[in-house]
Amino acid sequence: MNEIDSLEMAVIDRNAEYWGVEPWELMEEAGRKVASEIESNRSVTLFCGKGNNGGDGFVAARYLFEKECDVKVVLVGKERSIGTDVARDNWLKLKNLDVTLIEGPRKEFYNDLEITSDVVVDAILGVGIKGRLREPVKSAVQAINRAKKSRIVSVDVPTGIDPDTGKGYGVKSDTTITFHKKKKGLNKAKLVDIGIPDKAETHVGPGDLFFLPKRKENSHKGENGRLMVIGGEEYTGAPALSALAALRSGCDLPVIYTKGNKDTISGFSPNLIVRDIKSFDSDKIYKSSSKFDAALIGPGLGRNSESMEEIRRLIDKLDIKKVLDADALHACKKTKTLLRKSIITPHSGEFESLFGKKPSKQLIKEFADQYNCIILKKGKNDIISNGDTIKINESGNAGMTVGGTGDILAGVVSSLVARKDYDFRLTAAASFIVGKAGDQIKKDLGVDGIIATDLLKEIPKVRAEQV
Ligand SMILES: NC(=O)C1=CN([C@@H]2O[C@H](COP(=O)(O)OP(=O)(O)OC[C@H]3O[C@@H](n4cnc5c(N)ncnc54)[C@H](O)[C@@H]3O)[C@@H](O)[C@H]2O)[C@H](O)CC1
Ligand SMILES: [K+]
Repeated sequence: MNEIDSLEMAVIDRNAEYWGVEPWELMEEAGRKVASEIESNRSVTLFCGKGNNGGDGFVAARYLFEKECDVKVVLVGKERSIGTDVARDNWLKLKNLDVTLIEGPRKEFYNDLEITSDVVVDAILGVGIKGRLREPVKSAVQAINRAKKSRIVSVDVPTGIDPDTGKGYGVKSDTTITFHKKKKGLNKAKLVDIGIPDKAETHVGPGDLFFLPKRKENSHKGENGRLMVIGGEEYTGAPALSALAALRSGCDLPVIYTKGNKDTISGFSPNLIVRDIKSFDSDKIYKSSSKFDAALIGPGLGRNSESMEEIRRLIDKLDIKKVLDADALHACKKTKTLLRKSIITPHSGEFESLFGKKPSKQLIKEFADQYNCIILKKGKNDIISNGDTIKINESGNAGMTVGGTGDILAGVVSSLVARKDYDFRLTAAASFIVGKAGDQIKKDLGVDGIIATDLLKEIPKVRAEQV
């Protein structure tokens, strides 16, 4: 079972909510599972923090009260500092029960605290810990570690242990009840299911947008990704759509390189920078590439045999991160080693033509592994794989089969590569963004009559709305 870190947990939580499982349901199950680890009629002191780890503790206290335990809850802070609604709701439920509730905001309270209960529950900090322990949490942890006669049960992560490193001064638990997936640094842990739906991990959701790059506040032009868009020999609109989509996805310097159509393409929009080249395998492209972070090769390329040769040499020699789309994939048909370390975005027909087999989840994963690339196979549901993991994207709708949406998707994928990295989760996030943009348009226009350019303005809104 691979361990996961706090960001991954936050992604799963957000996606669980998106797929219909509310945070309060997860917390209720988390607390119930903790309580079920403790026998009835015992005396239990629960130390609860201000976040959702504390919320789990409040729920556990309620279930322990119902098991006729002698329950005392110590809030390591003040009631008004409880940081989330779902935790506060569970604190308020306790106030209606015959449970001793103590607020302990000051470290002095813990310095001479004698804990005599049979069991101590450590629900102070979980995966939300940031940095070294601050007071009064630190003194509370020391008080718990002095309770030698008590059985110490930690919730999710022993308070003080950083789940991303497994290190830190923390509670010396007898056991840790950890949720959904193991975290680093847990010895004597029991892994319990708290009802997170599989889709929270198998499908792309708004949580995956947590991986997106943040725009640097005081950044200069070009610091938020510089992208070469190479194509446009046959279809002039395609590279324009890709470059505009990259701009709408936060890349601030996409430059189109095309053969013979510079004026036509730059005429589409004042936002476009277009350079003319004599060959796709030209020194001009290689020299310029040192000023770019990534290249999208393929939009509107066509299949001119001389250009196909040039494109093969370009893919082989260009040493920046690459996204290959449309007829750039056709160029790689006979030499699939050219796909190595690239992101490719075929639709089903292009996949079959490239690999000689109809796409399936398993085959997408196998070919991504075999050719060491990331495959985003477009379809009713996009399927994304890096050869190790598969993610499915359900966002999007039938109105998006119109021409040009593939160029838009390639532009968003490429902008994230240019801005951040060649990354499986970012590729999946791009698929989710474009699909959600299409779903937003569908609300306004219905499925008939969506055109690719409609998507552009919706792209930045998806991130703003979903995260
Ligand atoms: N999907 C799940 O597994 C669920 C897990 N749940 C529980 O929620 C916590 C994570 O909750 P979160 O609110 O994000 O963070 P924490 O409660 O762990 O901590 C935040 C809290 O702690 C304070 N804090 C942070 N760092 C420090 C520090 N170094 N010193 C002192 N105080 C610190 C911060 O100010 C906040 O107040 C997870 O572990 C599970 O237990 C949910 O119940 C449901 C889903
Ligand atoms: K804890």
